[in-house]
Amino acid sequence: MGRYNLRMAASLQLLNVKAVKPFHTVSWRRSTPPLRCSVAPPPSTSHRSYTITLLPGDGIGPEVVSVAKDVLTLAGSLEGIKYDFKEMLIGGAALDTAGVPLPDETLSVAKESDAVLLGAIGGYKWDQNEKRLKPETGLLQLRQGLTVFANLRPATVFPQLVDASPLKKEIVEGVDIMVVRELTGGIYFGFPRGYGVNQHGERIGYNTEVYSALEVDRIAEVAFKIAQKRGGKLCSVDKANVLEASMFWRKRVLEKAKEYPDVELSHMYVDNASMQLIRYPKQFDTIVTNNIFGDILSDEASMITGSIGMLPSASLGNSGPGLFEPIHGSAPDIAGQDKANPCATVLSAAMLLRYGLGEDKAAERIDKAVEDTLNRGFRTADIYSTGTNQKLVGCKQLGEEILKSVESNVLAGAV
Ligand SMILES: NC(=O)c1ccc[n+]([C@@H]2O[C@H](COP(=O)([O-])OP(=O)(O)OC[C@H]3O[C@@H](n4cnc5c(N)ncnc54)[C@H](O)[C@@H]3O)[C@@H](O)[C@H]2O)c1
Ligand SMILES: CC(C)[C@H](C(=O)O)[C@@H](O)C(=O)O
Ligand SMILES: [Mg+2]
Repeated sequence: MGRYNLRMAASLQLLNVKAVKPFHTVSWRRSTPPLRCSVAPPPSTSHRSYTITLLPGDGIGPEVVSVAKDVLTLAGSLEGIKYDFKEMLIGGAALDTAGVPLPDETLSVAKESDAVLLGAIGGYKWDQNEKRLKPETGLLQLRQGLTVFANLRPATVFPQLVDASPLKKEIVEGVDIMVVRELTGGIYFGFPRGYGVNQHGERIGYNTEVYSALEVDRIAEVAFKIAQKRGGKLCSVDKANVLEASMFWRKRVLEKAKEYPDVELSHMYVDNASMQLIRYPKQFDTIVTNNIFGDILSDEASMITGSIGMLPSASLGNSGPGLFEPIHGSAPDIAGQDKANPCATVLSAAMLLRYGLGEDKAAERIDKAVEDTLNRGFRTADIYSTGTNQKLVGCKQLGEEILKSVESNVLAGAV
């Protein structure tokens, strides 16, 4: 049995433990143990070393990754962790240098590493490129190349940020939703796709939403296991009133549900779900959905938490390294201006430690430091409220404050 198998066995054992969390009272950071996919062994020695592939990408990507790297380094060093960072090209940066959005070398280095931390890709400069040469294509190739089919996007409201949301305090307070997005299938990858001419001689563009039984079964399994460890409620979001691919999805989810009688399963059409997320988000615990609905609903859910700059993600597969990235994009409108909120990437680094490396203590140091920084009133513009005692800072300074919190939490013995 390889190192990875040992790791999986351990985590599956954990997942079989019945829910320990009272509904909506414990944050995802402490309560959600999804599958672990790192090839690294569980931490056992006092000095551990990991290879991390850093993919800063485009726009604000390099700004937020730089902050996250420093935080990862400090929190890790306090737990006896060393890193070998390998910075590689992806997206527009790779197109400009290597002529492709995902150079072979980037993928092979990523595959060989223990975990991958990505900033963001894309930008106006490459928007008119043909599909093959779009930055976004590089990201899709990376996700597919790493077979990270389960994308965990936690929308957790920090109590300090209830006023940052455009929604009313009573609606957002205590929201703790885990969106489990299928990441390597569906309309993003389905065939046939392309351009052509229809029977009326009109030019058309088309894509295909397609899911195999294996693809639905494995994402449903991850979602049921996560729901089991959270509030015990799983809502599968689809469009089964119209789409065959969704009807099939629902059938397979219902089949999988038989293995998880302790999880309360519900189904919701995506149009209703997008409305319910705003009307009464606290009704949701764990959501499982396809690639495109998950993309859209997670951006929507981010605004419950105050800003898209707050939402991290972990993309995991059954083997190999996990991919950790904020859910936001390269934000070309604020790139290069030191305005980006680095929290989503910093919290993605915490997910990397927890779910990619099994380094829970170092992960907790980061989570606590972000909370502490918010407690001390520091805010980037996207989460800043005027007429308060909050201190408006840029990306770099927020990063420095997070670093201070990592350090002071140690001095205070808070971890
Ligand atoms: N995973 C990724 O790399 C990813 C995700 C989404 C979009 N994109 C790409 O990013 C580019 C821009 O796309 P978009 O504008 O639709 O989405 P976006 O997420 O980049 O930006 C949407 C809005 O949110 C703001 N924003 C995003 N992240 C922020 C942060 N950390 N702090 C403060 N504000 C933030 C932006 O300023 C912008 O106003 C496109 O090329 C798109 O394809 C990449
Ligand atoms: C850039 C794009 C390919 C990507 C997606 O659609 O998955 C982005 O929107 C995301 O949410 O990570
Ligand atoms: Mg998106």
